[in-house]
Amino acid sequence: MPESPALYPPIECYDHGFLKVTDLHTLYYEQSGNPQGKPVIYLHGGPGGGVSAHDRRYFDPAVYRTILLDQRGAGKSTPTASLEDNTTWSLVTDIEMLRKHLGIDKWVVFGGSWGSTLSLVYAQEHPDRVKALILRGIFMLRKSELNWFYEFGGASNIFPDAWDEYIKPIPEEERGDMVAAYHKRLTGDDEDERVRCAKAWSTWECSTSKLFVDPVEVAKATEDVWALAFARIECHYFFNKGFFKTDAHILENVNKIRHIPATIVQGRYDVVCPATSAWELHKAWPEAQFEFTHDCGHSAKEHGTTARLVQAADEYKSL
Ligand SMILES: CNCC(=O)c1nnc(C(C)(C)C)o1
Repeated sequence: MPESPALYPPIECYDHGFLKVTDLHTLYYEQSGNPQGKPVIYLHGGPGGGVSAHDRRYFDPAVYRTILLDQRGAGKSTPTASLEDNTTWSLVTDIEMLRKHLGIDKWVVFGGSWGSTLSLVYAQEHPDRVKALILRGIFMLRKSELNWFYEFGGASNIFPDAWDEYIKPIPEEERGDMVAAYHKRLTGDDEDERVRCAKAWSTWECSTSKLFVDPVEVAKATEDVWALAFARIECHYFFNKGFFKTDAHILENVNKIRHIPATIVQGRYDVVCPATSAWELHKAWPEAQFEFTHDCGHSAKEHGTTARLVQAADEYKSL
């Protein structure tokens, strides 16, 4: 798939570093664009997906001081794929540590899929630190959302071919709870089984993230190191229900952020995080700008969604 014409040109980061946030975890971050610019933090998906140079390109480098962060265990953060002391709440604390480390008072927060989950939770915990929210492919980590994509009877009806590959590593008798079955193997002692299951789990997500299956995305799922981090960390968070006390935690706390300027962008044909979650968030938060991108699935890289995300970032330059 050719890249979107809406993206800003490729750029290098002008700074990068490693922030030790606990005795165990050290996080990779980088800065690009204008060092004196308006800060924006990009929160990647998964969790466990990690950041890439592509992620710098949603933001005008003349205006934004763009910060990318590899969350615990993801990307270049270490220990790679570590699940120890890796929770939604520890990531919120990490984001605040990074903000203070970089001497930032307030910033625009940008996130898609799990990145939208983390962006929403961070904003609800620290509303005074968020200038605006740009959210894509809304994921609130409710049981219904997990069931739709990772258990029988939901997305499996749209991608039955890819689904058959996803269930292959799991014996029939354990297929009643796929997240638990994968969690047992992704955290087990058998390294070969961990890698095999990580690739199957990641291939299922990468095969369904776009309206038109993208072989480049699917190929990413066969990279052992990336697949292990992505699958282990995702499954760890889902098995633990996002570490939320209640299933609808994010919706229950929307009132804490309804005053914050925000744009919600949702692919109409998003099979990974179907439109119903974005629509429920929109109804609970009518002040936020909301748009379906009519020819898109889950990915931020589909042209309609990319263009709307860049437009949102351009709109918030004036804040
Ligand atoms: C709910 N998990 C999906 C997610 O957050 C995500 N982030 N990146 C991806 C792909 C690599 C599949 C595009 O999915």
